[in-house]
Amino acid sequence: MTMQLTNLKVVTVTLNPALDLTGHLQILTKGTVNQVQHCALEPAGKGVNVAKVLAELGAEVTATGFLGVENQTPFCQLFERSNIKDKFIRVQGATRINVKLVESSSQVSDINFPGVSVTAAAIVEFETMLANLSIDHDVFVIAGSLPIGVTPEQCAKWISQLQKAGKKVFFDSSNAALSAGIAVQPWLIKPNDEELAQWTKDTKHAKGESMAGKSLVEIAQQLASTGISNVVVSLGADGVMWLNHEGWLQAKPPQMAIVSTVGAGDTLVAGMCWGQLNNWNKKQTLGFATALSALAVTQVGVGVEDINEVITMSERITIGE
Ligand SMILES: Nc1ncnc2c1ncn2[C@@H]1O[C@H](COP(=O)(O)OP(=O)(O)O)[C@@H](O)[C@H]1O
Ligand SMILES: O=P(O)(O)OC[C@H]1O[C@](O)(COP(=O)(O)O)[C@@H](O)[C@@H]1O
Repeated sequence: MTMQLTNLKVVTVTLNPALDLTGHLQILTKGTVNQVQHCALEPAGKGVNVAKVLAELGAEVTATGFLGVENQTPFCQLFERSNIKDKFIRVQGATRINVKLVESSSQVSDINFPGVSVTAAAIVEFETMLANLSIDHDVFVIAGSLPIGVTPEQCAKWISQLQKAGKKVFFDSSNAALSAGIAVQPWLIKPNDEELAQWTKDTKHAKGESMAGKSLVEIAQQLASTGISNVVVSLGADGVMWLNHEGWLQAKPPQMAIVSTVGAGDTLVAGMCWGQLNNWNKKQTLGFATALSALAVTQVGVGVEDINEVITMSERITIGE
């Protein structure tokens, strides 16, 4: 754990958390019986993962969203253990279990389930919670997919309200939620290359203009021109590209021994957020966040195993414009 250099307070929002069931097996063969060699079941979901990493770095973290009452114990234990303030709205039913099958080649197959059903009453409760948290918190990380009952437009409205209240919103989602969120200009977005390509396809349909053949750089530039202050594109083993008012910065990690890539994106978001909470400059933030996420692929689940390792890894990240 390290010391945070500002007193900025962060909230992570996980509208659709998950228990991640990770199974390691030699090769996954569709349509046959596959034997898992070892497995782990961990409380997760994008915002929960970001909260865990931030808390382990030393941030004061509050987590909210919707949590099923039937299987909440592992989440409650995590919040207790990691000193994360639990402001989740409880809903009927069980939080989804997402299955991650990791082959010995390190290829991961993700099977992500839809999640709990959120009622209109729970949404009202959540909106009250968000309004209360926005009184004395500065940075909001909204991450992950939407559960049944929450629309992309509602999610976009929450981003918009927080931004209007002067909060910095980090937004990491996909598909329709990403498109709706992009339209209201969060302070930072972190699509991966696939999500960005998908957004490109969606906007082509929505606006009737062709983005076909555009490079990731051009697409990111177009996003920045709509008023998104920070466009961070994650590129797996190829690292990260970050566009803001200072221009482009790119980071490339060294080759890592991969155990599981699940959670690497969330760890990158946490690292970017930690840079903001410490008021670091762009290079320091990107170097640290890339190192943190590169180390995340060497473990199952997220978390900061050794801060000294992160600092040493930061020195091995190649940064360029
Ligand atoms: N194989 C890898 N080797 C080193 N770093 C990696 C690897 N895969 C991911 N990372 C790091 O984690 C970040 C997020 O991973 P990525 O797969 O792009 O995101 P997502 O999980 O959202 O799809 C990357 O930008 C990179 O810094
Ligand atoms: O909310 P979504 O988009 O369904 O994704 C949820 C899944 O993503 C994760 O948060 C991991 O995300 P990343 O690999 O992108 O960091 C898992 O813990 C979880 O099962």
